[in-house]
Amino acid sequence: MANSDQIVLLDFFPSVFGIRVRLALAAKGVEYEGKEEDLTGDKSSLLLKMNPVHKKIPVLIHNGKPICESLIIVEYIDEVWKDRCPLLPSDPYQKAQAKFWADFIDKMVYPCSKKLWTAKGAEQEASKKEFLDRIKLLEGELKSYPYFGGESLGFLDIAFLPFYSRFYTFEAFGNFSIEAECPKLVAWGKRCMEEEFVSRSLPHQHKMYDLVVEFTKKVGI
Ligand SMILES: N[C@@H](CCC(=O)N[C@@H](CS)C(=O)NCC(=O)O)C(=O)O
Repeated sequence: MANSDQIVLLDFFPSVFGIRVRLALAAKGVEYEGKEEDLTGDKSSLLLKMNPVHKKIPVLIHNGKPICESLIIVEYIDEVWKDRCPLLPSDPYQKAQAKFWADFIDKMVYPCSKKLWTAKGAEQEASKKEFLDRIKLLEGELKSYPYFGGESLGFLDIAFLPFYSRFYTFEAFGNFSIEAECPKLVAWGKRCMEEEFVSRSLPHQHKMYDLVVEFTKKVGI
C-alpha cells in the first residue's frame, strides 16, 4: 500500500469493537487519523454516510471507501497490509477456527458481558454464570499455546483483547474474580500486554472502568 493512502477510523474510545481495529492497525504499524464519535449524542453526518446500514462505529475509511464491522475490518487490514505481522492463519482450517471463535465472542460473550454492567439482581447473576461458562470454553482454545494465534499473537487474540481490557469492569460490577475461574485466560492477557503494540493501544483496565462508569451515568443506566 502506498504511503499516500488516506486512512480514517471512525471510533469511540471505550468501544471493544473500535479497539480491535486500533490493535490491528497498531500490529501492522499503519498510521491513520482517528475521529471520535459521541455515541451519547447525535451521530456525525460522516458516520451516517459511511455506515448507513448499521450507523455504528468502527468504520475504517480507506481512500474514501468505508469498511464496516470490526471483524471484517481486521480481516481487511490483514489482507491489505499482508507483508507484515500476519493475523489470520494461512491454513484454511485454522482460519475457519479463528473466525468461528471470533464469531462466538460476538454472539455469545459480548451480550452477557454487557449485562454484567448494565443489568442488576437476578439478570446480572445469570449473565455472570453465562459469561464465565463461555469464557471458559474460549480459554480451552488456548490449549498449551501462549496465544490464541498459536506461537504468535493473531486474529482471535485481537478479537478478545478488548474484553480483557474490561475484565476489571466486569469484576467490579459483578463482584467476582475472573482470575479465580480462568487463570490461563488472565495469564494470556498479561502475556499479550508484554507486546509493545498491545500495551500502547489497549486501554488500561482501570481507565476502561472509569470510562464505563462515566458512560453509564451519561446514558442513565
Ligand atoms: N458488530 C459491530 C458492532 C459495533 C457496535 O456495536 N458499535 C457500537 C459502539 S460499541 C455503536 O456504534 N453503537 C451505536 C448505536 O448502537 O447506535 C462490529 O463488530 O463492529
